[in-house]
Amino acid sequence: MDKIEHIGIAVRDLEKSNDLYAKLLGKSHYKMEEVLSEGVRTSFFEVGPNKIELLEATSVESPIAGFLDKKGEGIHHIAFAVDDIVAEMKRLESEGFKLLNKEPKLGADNKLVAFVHPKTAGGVLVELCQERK
Ligand SMILES: CC[C@@H](C(=O)O)C(=O)SCCNC(=O)CCNC(=O)[C@H](O)C(C)(C)COP(=O)(O)OP(=O)(O)OC[C@H]1O[C@@H](n2cnc3c(N)ncnc32)[C@H](O)[C@@H]1OP(=O)(O)O
Ligand SMILES: [Co+2]
Repeated sequence: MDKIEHIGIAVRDLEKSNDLYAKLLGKSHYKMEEVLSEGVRTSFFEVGPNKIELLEATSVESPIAGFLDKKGEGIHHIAFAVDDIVAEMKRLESEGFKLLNKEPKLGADNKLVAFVHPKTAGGVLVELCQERK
């Protein structure tokens, strides 16, 4: 795995959180995007070589809605940049990690993504992210 690509943070109200994180980081978000397949609206902030991804649920079935209900707002996942997501998924599976999707899926920011179950990754939901070629 390469660098941390982004840290995903679950929020209840994206506009309010955009204002909060703009004050915290001293800069505005640079883009917003809806990802229908995940039931989320996102916004992105650049922090050096990494990003903060704010995530608001757009449906009750969204993983973010379930997380907010159980845990409230806060860090939801850590995403690592990888060069070859399929190879990395195979490697992690062979190491005993449980992948939450069989194949990479389309995420935000023109990336292919896959998730590792937090129960097999020390209580942390891990996302793999590959730039689409
Ligand atoms: C914007 C697109 C994309 C990107 O491009 O960056 C994204 O980031 S999308 C982000 C949202 N999508 C996802 O999170 C997809 C993967 N997530 C899932 O499949 C599910 O959320 C889950 C991780 C399998 C959990 O779902 P489920 O089993 O239905 O929920 P439970 O509440 O029953 O949780 C079971 C168990 O796991 C613990 N848990 C749940 N979420 C997290 C988390 N984010 N971090 C750490 N632990 C988590 C939860 O507490 C339960 O534990 P116990 O209570 O001890 O059983
Ligand atoms: Co993410």
